[in-house]
Amino acid sequence: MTHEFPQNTSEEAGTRCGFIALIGAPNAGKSTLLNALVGGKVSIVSHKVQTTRALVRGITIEGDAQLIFVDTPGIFRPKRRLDRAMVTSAWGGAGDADALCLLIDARKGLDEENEAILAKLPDVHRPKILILNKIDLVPRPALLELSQSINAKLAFDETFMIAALKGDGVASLRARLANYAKPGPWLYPEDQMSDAPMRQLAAEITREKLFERLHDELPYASTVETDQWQVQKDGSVRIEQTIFVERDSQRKIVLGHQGQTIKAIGSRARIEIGEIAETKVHLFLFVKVRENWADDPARYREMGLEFPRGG
Ligand SMILES: Nc1nc2c(ncn2[C@@H]2O[C@H](COP(=O)(O)OP(=O)(O)OP(=O)(O)O)[C@@H](O)[C@H]2O)c(=O)[nH]1
Repeated sequence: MTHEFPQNTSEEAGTRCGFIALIGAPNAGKSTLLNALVGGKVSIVSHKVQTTRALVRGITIEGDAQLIFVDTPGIFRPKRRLDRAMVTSAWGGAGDADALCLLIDARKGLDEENEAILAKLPDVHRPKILILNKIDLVPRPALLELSQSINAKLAFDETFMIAALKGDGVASLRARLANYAKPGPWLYPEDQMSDAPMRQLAAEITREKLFERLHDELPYASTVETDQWQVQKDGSVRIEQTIFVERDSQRKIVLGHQGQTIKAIGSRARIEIGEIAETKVHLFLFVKVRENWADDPARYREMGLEFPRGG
C-alpha cells in the first residue's frame, strides 16, 4: 500500500515549518528535552556524556507549524577524529536552523565548557534562545542570577527555564519555538516523530543497552550497526546487528561469561526495538573486533557523519 501526501502550497494550507537546533555541553539534557518535545523516544538518553553521535531529528506539530529538531552531539574540545566529526556536524546543524537553542545545565552554570560555547555563538547568525535546564536542582534566585550573567555576555532573544526530565516548562517552550517557523509546507507526514531510519534508531537502542549494562568498562570504544532488517512473512522483523569494539579483551567483556552479557543486552534491546517498530523482533547480535573503527570512513557514513580530513 502506498501513502500519498497532498502537495499543498503553504499559502493554501497556511502551514509553517521550522528547523530548531539544540546545542549544548555533553549531559546538558538535550536528548531528554528532545524526547519531551516530541513526546517519544527519538534520541537515546544516558547518564554518560557524548552518547549522541549523529544528528537525530525529532518532529512535532504545534498549531499550524511543523517543528523539526536537530539534536546535536555535545560540544567539547575535540581530540580524536571521531570527536572532531561530531563537533563539525553539531555546528553545521546550528548554521542551517531557523533558531538555535543553547541548553545549559543550570547546576553547572557558566563553567569553562559553556563559556567556550558562548564565545562561538556570535558567529551563528540565527535567533538564539537560552534554555536553563534542570531547574529542579537549583534555587530560584540562583537561576535568575545565572540567566542575567549569561545574557550580559550574549543577549539572547529569549530565555527559558525548564526541567526537561519532568516536562516542566516544555509545552510553553514548544509553543514559543513555533514562532520561529517560516511559512511553508510540512516536510514530513503528520504522525512521523523521527526521520532517523529505523535501522539507525535500532542501532542506537542496542548501543544504549550496551552503555547501561557495561557502565565504565567499555566507554566509547564501541559502535553498533544494523546490517539486516528483514520483514518476515508473518510481519515480524529479523534484525542483525554488529557491535564493533577495538580490542579482543573488549569483545570478551561484551560477550560475558558464557555469553550472558550479550544475551541480556540483546533481550533488552529486542523488547525496546519491538515497541518502536510495533512488531515482533528477532534480534541477532554479533561482536567484531575492528581495531581502528574510529578511523574508518565507512563507520562514519553509517552514523550520518562526515569523515573529517587531515588525520
Ligand atoms: N534532575 C534533572 N536531570 C535531568 C533533567 N534533564 C536531563 N536530566 C538528566 O541529565 C542526564 C543527561 O541527559 P541527556 O539528555 O542524555 O543529555 P545530553 O545533553 O543529550 O547528553 P549527550 O548525549 O552526552 O550530549 C540524564 O541522566 C538525564 O536524566 C532535568 O530537568 N532535571
